Amino acid sequence: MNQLEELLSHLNESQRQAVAYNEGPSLVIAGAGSGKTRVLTYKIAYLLLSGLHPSSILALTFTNKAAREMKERIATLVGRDKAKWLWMGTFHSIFSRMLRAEAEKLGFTSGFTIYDTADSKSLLKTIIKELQLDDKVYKPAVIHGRISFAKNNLLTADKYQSNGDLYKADSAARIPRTGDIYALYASRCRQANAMDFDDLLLYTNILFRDYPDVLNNYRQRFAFILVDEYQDTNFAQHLIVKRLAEQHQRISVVGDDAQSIYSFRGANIDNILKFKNHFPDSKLFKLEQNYRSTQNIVAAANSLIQKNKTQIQKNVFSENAKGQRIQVFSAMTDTEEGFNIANKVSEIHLTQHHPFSDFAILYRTNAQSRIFEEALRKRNIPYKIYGGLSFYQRKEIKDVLAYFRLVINPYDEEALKRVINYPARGIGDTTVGKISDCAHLHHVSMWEVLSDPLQFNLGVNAGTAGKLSKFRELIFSFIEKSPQLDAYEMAQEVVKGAGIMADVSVDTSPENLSKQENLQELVSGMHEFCEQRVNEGETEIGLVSFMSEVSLLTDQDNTNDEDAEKLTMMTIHSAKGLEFRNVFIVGMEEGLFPSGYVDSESEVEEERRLFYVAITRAEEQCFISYAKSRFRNGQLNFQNPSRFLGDIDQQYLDLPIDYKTMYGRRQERSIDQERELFSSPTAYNRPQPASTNVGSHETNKWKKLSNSSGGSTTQAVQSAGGIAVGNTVRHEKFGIGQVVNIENVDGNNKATVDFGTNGTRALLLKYAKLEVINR
Ligand SMILES: Nc1ncnc2c1ncn2[C@@H]1O[C@H](COP(=O)(O)OP(=O)(O)OP(=O)(O)O)[C@@H](O)[C@H]1O
Ligand SMILES: [Mg+2]
Repeated sequence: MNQLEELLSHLNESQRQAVAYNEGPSLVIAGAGSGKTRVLTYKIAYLLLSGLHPSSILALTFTNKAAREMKERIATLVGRDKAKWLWMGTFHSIFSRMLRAEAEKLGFTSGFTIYDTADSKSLLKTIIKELQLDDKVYKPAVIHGRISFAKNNLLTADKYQSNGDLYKADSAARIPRTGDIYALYASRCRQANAMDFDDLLLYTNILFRDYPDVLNNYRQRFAFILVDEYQDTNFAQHLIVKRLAEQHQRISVVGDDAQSIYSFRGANIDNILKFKNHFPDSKLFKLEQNYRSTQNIVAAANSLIQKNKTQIQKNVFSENAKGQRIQVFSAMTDTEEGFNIANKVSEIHLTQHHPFSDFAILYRTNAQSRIFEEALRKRNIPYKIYGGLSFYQRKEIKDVLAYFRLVINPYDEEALKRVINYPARGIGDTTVGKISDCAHLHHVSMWEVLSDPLQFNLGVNAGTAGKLSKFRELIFSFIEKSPQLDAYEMAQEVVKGAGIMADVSVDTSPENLSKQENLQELVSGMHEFCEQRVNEGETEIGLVSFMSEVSLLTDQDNTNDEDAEKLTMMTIHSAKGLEFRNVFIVGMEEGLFPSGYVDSESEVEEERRLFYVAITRAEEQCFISYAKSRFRNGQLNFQNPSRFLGDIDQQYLDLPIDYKTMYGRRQERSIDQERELFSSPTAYNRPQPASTNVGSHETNKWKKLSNSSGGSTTQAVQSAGGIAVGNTVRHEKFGIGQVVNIENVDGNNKATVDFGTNGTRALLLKYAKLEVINR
């Protein structure tokens, strides 16, 4: 067997065909766990073994982590030397590299800063204030979203302002000045020599559009282009790929329409559905066998995704073990949910001897992690969290990074504002305001004003002028040293020279101790960075190369620790493409999952796809859990289990008793029966007293009773049968609610109870069997 045959022998027949077809464009559309990423990985190995040079292969992944893993895998297949030279990474990392090389063409310098979301929002806040707009109407996060959407659709500020439809949409949303904010934001970024995340894609497109020679250069360089998770590319990304590949047509993309979960960020599922329109000669491959999960998990996920109207029909099957049903946990409160999960993890760890690294807890929103952290800590289960507040987002780290940014690019306004008075050196807000106003008046950066305060007639007293000049000299001294020092040496220089270490060492409060540790961690991390790069044969180990990596870390890449023996916690969005032996999907409740913000059918379908992604991460065992009450934004909320639970064929689930009695049977009843039952308090209350006649006669009687026009007498009362207005009560079917009214109707006490998302119900106390849980 030659090398290529040996390689292909690790694949099934459809995968083999997809890997070996490299004569033209190809598209793999297939369900979760069917080996799409494996096909890409093997295709790269195949191309390398066929003689293609690694530096002529461009492979785009969704996260840096995915790129690292793929590179590792390829290294084991064809050798580390070859894998090393591949162009492999996220769109943002690959194209920022390219933009640095070509920055001057676009009016930037190669040391441009990449603004993260916090920088962008801070700048927007300043602009909104400057324009004297109300930041409760012009919310920085909303405006940021609008600008981001525009950029991902390649609408520059000029185009945005002249687009009538956008203006109308903004006016309808009562934010008609969005275009003006966008224009000012774009010019400020330019002045600061900074690009935000979306700019990296926008400017790459502008570069390719305006500089055909540059485009041609890269077209020749990348002889083969591969993209994973193509269903989540946006228009800007799609166009970059199309421009690079349209001449030689050597492109291979893989994706799954059922896993498209980023439309809120402008991802367009049409990119995959209409791939053939852009590459008419493309060949379509389908993979059907799932290698990841048990039969039960695959069948459950299939039955769920069937409920979406818009989807490409796929036949996905598994030949793995049948596996257990998906166990569903019900908890009274979110705290109890945490305990349930921690207990189950412990149980499996002890009885089945799975290491903790085989477990993942997946949730809809980052805020849900806290409850699980507490429960896991109590059980001594080690864990790591992806996303959330990462190491690089901590205050003390961001302060040091702001100095680094200034050293590389002193025009960086957000960095300058952050550290001009940190550590405190007596430069107050008024002075900073003066510098900023002056800079904007003269259309220059704050650094230029700072460099020549006399020319710009800043109007500060001699004392302040002296402090400003000291700060300028400090930054200058770093800039001067920078070319001679590596990133590690520079870090030591800055942390000491700027007085940051001294500032966090003034006392030994736990807070300051933790800051010191973090700073040391950063410095030693930079030491490691330099060593690793040298070992890899890289000569670029300065601050610039360190910062170009750090500024591209995305939420999905951030983990507080890489230790292998830990349970993983992450949002479902971050879990895309990954797999775990045991998966817990938590917070399966209406208002949380699907999120309370969705209302259109297409948004519900996106949330359902997200649930599909979650289930299909599991290899052996999958668990789903919901809580009936939960603290959110400081408020106790009551909610129903998610409607999506009802979308899974029940033969694949192990449902808790309360779900079956309260919600499960509902699926089997018609609307009319349901209505009838709602009118009859007795029908739900079992066991029924022998004397109660649950017939139509009884039901009609109740209808009559509840209808006050029927000549009955109604009298308001504050309490009855041990229950009072304001009490929190539990009902067998409707869950937990609050008593809002009690009245006596023809001698029968009737309570009106607000069951949150389960609605407000009027219940006869003698039948309803309400249990008081809080007076
Ligand atoms: N032919 C095969 N033989 C053995 N294992 C396979 C084969 N194909 C895929 N696998 C394994 O199945 C798992 C799922 O494969 P992979 O991650 O490539 O699927 P995917 O289609 O990319 O999934 P997702 O849609 O979740 O991204 C991996 O562990 C992979 O190694
Ligand atoms: Mg994959």
